Amino acid sequence: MATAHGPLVIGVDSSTQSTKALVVDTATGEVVASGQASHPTTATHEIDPEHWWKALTSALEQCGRAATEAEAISVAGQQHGLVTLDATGAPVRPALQWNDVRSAPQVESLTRDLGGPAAWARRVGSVPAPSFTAPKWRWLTENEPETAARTAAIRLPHDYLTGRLTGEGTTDRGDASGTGWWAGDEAGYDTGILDHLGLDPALLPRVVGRGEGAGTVMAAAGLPLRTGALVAAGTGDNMGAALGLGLAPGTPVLSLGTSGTVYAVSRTRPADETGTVAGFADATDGWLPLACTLNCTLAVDRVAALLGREREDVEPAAGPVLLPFLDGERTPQLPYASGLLYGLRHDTTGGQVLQAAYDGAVYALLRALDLVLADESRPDAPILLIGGGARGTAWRETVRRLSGRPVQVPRAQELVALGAAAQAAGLLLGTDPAEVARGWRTAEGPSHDAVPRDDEALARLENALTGADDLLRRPTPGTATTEATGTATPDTAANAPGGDERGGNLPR
Ligand SMILES: Nc1ncnc2c1ncn2[C@@H]1O[C@H](COP(=O)(O)OP(=O)(O)O)[C@@H](O)[C@H]1O
Ligand SMILES: O=C(CO)[C@@H](O)[C@H](O)COP(=O)(O)O
Repeated sequence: MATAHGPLVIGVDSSTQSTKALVVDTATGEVVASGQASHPTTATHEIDPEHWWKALTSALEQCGRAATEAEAISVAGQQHGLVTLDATGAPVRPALQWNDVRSAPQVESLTRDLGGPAAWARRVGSVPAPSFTAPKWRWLTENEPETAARTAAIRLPHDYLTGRLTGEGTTDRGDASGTGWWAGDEAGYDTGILDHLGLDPALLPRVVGRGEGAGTVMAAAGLPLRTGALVAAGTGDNMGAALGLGLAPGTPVLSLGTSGTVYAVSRTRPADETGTVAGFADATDGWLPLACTLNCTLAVDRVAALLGREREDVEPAAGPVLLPFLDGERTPQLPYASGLLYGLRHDTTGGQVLQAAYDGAVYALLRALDLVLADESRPDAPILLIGGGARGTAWRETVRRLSGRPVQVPRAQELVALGAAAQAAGLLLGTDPAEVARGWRTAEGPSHDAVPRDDEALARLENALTGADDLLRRPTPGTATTEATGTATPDTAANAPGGDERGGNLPR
């Protein structure tokens, strides 16, 4: 272990594919030890939360003595999802993850119940998507009422892990803003929405306030950590990365992981009634307008595997279009969609098809970029490219070509875990965690100049997306999505901007 200049803290990122733990020197931001352990990924997008705990244990063990010397820890995790616990704190069923779209019919009914997309955007900052916790809870009450009845506590993934460290039920404003039942700082949970869902607020965790901690590590946690070490609030992974980058308004981030996300920090609360941009809170006292796709690195890796090609084995694609919606899609909101390949010719090569998959994944994100930045846009600001995909040349070059903007790839690779570490350091030292991260200079890294935007490719993609609209809105017979959601015909009116505004009479 390198010699530390300040107290040590731990930042954790419990994401979809793995858990990463970093032990960080608060004085310099240097990572003195790290560990990583995988989670199983399944077609159903359910997971036993015990896998997260085992992966956390393994990642901390890999950090060795440094983990036991750390004075504070914070856990960031994949957003949304639904973790249901019984009265003893044990899961009553596997957790439903953010990329599970089975609650698409419940999104339609809930959207209608509150008065349509605009009413949701005004009330909780976001139009719900199947990723959100509120429609997932409604799915559970409608489809597994006995499981719902046995539920004594509801948690988000990071709350679950934090709770096992501290023995307390806590969450933070950033992750709470992805539930669909958090009204904003002053109001806390929206009791009208909770009533409508038949959900007792006592089942929900306390939202930790700014500068406050979640508790301390209890001996019973049984991890290689110091008993009594401070535990910070934690947050959702995207809020964690924003914090880890010390992000300022006007600079867009594109994160390439299992999900693709595009976001910026903002001083004003977003309320996008088209549902493209979620009005999340950040991990401090600002906002994090964000658009998220369900199909990013895993989907493109899947296409590469089908083609029998390496990730980087791409060729310029002038013809084919691939919309890689393997898991249904959230941006654009097409939960019943599956992947679509269009424009094949005799001379189309495998490398072109793979490049088309990259193009399709990046295009879906870039379509949302202007909406995310709104009036805080700075067209010359580089896109900060993060997440596992940022290590790949094909990803980086696709983003440059389709955005026409400069791209900067931070040298620091685990920005979610670094953000969590900054949160832990902020709690330990009594300082602003965003300032801590800026002092660590985490956003620095090589810059790549803007190249002319490939408008032809964008037009081909837009043409395929609009032309196939009807097909993409229908469940694909025989796919896992159809089996999970049933064959209900989606009610597109409820999801259209300014759609059904009737019936919005929920109590506040
Ligand atoms: N060198 C690389 N080049 C391109 N992609 C990579 C590389 N290394 C990892 N990845 C991609 O990173 C993804 C994992 O990214 P990560 O941000 O850790 O995901 P998550 O946060 O969803 O668990 C993998 O699906 C893989 O495709
Ligand atoms: O649902 C969202 C954002 O709203 C996703 O970004 C999840 O938070 C999962 O992130 P990764 O595990 O892919 O990083």
